[in-house]
Amino acid sequence: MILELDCGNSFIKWRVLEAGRANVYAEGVVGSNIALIESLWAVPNLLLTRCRLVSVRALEETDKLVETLVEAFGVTVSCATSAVEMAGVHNGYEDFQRLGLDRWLAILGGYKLASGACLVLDFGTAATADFVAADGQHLGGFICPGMPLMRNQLRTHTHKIRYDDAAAERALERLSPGRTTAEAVERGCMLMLRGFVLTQIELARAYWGDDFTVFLTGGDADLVCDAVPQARVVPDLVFVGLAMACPLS
Ligand SMILES: Nc1ncnc2c1ncn2[C@@H]1O[C@H](COP(=O)(O)OP(=O)(O)OP(=O)(O)O)[C@@H](O)[C@H]1O
Ligand SMILES: CC(C)(CO)[C@@H](O)C(=O)NCCC(=O)O
Ligand SMILES: [K+]
Repeated sequence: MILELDCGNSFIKWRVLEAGRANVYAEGVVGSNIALIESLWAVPNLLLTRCRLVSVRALEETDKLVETLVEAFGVTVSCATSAVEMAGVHNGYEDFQRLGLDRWLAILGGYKLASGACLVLDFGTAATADFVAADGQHLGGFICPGMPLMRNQLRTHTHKIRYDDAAAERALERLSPGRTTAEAVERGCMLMLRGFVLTQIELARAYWGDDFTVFLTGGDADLVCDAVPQARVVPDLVFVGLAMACPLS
């Protein structure tokens, strides 16, 4: 079995694949290395042979996770690294190593699935947009705070913005002007995200007309998918790219 890990800034997304099979044997989202190991121990008949991983965390933190996995499961771990070019995609950053690896993998996955120009939108801790032209040239992208950061900044930097998770969830059932603090903040942040999305799509249109595919991924993709009916929601887009960047020999 193969363990795949996407280590974001807030959460680790993991899944286990059976060698040679397409279906997912087990999967989850955890908040720490310890929680990851515990979740994996709870998977029935787990027999890991290989592991591939992408991380946007600090090197020391990633190294520690790799060490923990080697100790707990005796697996070989292969980590995705930056590249100037891969699978027909050319990294558009001035310094290719500065482009977040999760973005790079999502771009590789998107370009493969689209077989043409694509706009990749990822909604996690940060919200990101990346543009890949039909010839595989990555034009660059945009980064802004995602839903968790926007809402936490408001909570942290004001005295009177306070509400619980249940109120936050209820608030997003509609998008009319908020009549409670929870509604006003949650809906306001949601509209910021949607505005971000619509602006990216306008830009993609200016470049490519109607000839491009929009991909939505990341834990908060559901928050914006209504705003872009033409988009393909691909929750595992980073994993698609991960398999391309770390093929198992
Ligand atoms: N099962 C889940 N566990 C935790 N968060 C989830 C889950 N499902 C959806 N989410 C949402 O996903 C968001 C986090 O997104 P995601 O996991 O893609 O990114 P991240 O790891 O926090 O950050 P990034 O990958 O951008 O560095 C949270 O705001 C949360 O609302
Ligand atoms: C933008 C995030 C945080 C999104 O997860 C990640 O891709 C990252 O840390 N990127 C490095 C900075 C950059 O991509 O320019
Ligand atoms: K991500």
